[in-house]
Amino acid sequence: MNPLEVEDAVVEYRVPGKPSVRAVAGVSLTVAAGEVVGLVGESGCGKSSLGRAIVGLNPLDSGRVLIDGRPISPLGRRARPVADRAVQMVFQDPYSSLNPRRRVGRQIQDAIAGRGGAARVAELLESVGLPASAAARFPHQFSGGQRQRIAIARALASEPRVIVADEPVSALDASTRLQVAGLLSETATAQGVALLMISHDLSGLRVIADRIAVMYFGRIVEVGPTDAVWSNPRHPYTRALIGAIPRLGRDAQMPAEPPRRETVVVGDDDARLVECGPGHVVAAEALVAS
Ligand SMILES: Nc1ncnc2c1ncn2[C@@H]1O[C@H](COP(=O)(O)OP(=O)(O)OP(=O)(O)O)[C@@H](O)[C@H]1O
Repeated sequence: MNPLEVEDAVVEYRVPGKPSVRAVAGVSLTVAAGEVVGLVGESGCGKSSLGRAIVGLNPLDSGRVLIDGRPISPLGRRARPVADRAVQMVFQDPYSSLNPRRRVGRQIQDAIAGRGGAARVAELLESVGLPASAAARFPHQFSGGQRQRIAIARALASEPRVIVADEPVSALDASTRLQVAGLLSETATAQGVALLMISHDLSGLRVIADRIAVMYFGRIVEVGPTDAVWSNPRHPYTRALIGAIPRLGRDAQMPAEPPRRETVVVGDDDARLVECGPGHVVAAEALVAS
């Protein structure tokens, strides 16, 4: 049994007076203990909706999310006290997810599974590269990267089985990004936590993920070991994503390739037109809609 098993998950948003949006259109995915799976895809493809459904923040319209074999209830309420500790989310903006008026140590203490005093808080802070003295300070007294380390320490405090990290480093400056992403993935691996890392940045995920799942219009169109997906992408959309990553060095001085258009099959009854060129991928109109 894997700590995280998602079976045919569907998430829809209903806005009065508008057609409903099927943000997650039947996704199945597993993450093993100590495994890092990168979920990649362009803005609006449904990554956050899936991540929020996994932690119980979005109700599922159908399908199941199992944390250590226990289903998260679609309404999220009755299963929450159990699920809350076993699955944690790290958000893009640590400033908004931390309480600005509460000392860092207290916030970590609140999240600790079972009994844990100052020594456990210090251990957690040290595990994310911060001194024990950080416990006495407030979130605004830290840099963005340090705040994200605090958010990671707080997520680890409940000894979760699963962590969903939604763009956890994209708000950080480039020099800190890799450090914090590396810290998160190394800690998860060392502690046997299943980590689902959501990002639009495939090249960043390449460095830390064991497997990559590519999401497109609410579906996972390709999943496989990172090296295989990177070096031998099977799905045209994955190829478009990789092709859009700007290359450094000699290639950077070469004239830009003109954008090209490709048809990408999303499901049995759906295909889209994608425009891709160096540095961008744009999904265009539905060609065949059900
Ligand atoms: N609360 C909501 N109400 C209505 N529609 C929503 C809501 N949240 C998301 N959506 C829509 O669902 C789709 C998927 O959004 P989602 O935020 O999950 O994508 P994403 O891949 O995480 O994008 P990003 O990388 O920009 O965060 C989009 O079409 C979005 O507009």
